[in-house]
Amino acid sequence: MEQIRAVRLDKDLPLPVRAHPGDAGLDLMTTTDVYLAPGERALVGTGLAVAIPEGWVGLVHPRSGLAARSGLTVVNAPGTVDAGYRGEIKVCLLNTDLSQPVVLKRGDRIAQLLVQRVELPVLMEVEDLGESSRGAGGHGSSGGVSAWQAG
Ligand SMILES: O=c1ccn([C@H]2C[C@H](O)[C@@H](COP(=O)(O)OP(=O)(O)OP(=O)(O)O)O2)c(=O)[nH]1
Ligand SMILES: [Mg+2]
Repeated sequence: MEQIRAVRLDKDLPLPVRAHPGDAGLDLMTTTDVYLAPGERALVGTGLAVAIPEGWVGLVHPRSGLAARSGLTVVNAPGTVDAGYRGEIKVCLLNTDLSQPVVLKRGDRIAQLLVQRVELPVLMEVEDLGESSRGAGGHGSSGGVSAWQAG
């Protein structure tokens, strides 16, 4: 897909773009100044609405630089923007740092929107799922990491 219809709800902010050609994410901006105390979260507007077609999905991912530098993340990462959603894309930000606040200015790039194809299968109920080599093993069944053993 080459293009998605987009509306700037905040005409003083530019349309989100990719920082480099070929980047996966379009950088989303905050329309407001944001102050997040240690451990605090907030739902932040981006001033952007898009028309994602059926068979596609928008995914709101954190930005790694902000995550590494200040502990900023997206609570529900990746957030799901459904095909058919026409409202403002909002980002539920969380300051995971327990000692420093996160301070953002209007227009700062806070998260990134990936647009991907998605399959839309329906569930077909059965009584038996059949064999697989993993079976029901999960949650560390294949072996732990050293940090677990140290604890
Ligand atoms: O990070 C996000 C996640 C979702 N949304 C919008 C678009 C999405 O289509 C809608 C609903 O999201 P979701 O299905 O994750 O939330 P819900 O709690 O299940 O709400 P709903 O009952 O409206 O589906 O909210 C955002 O703007 N940002
Ligand atoms: Mg939902």
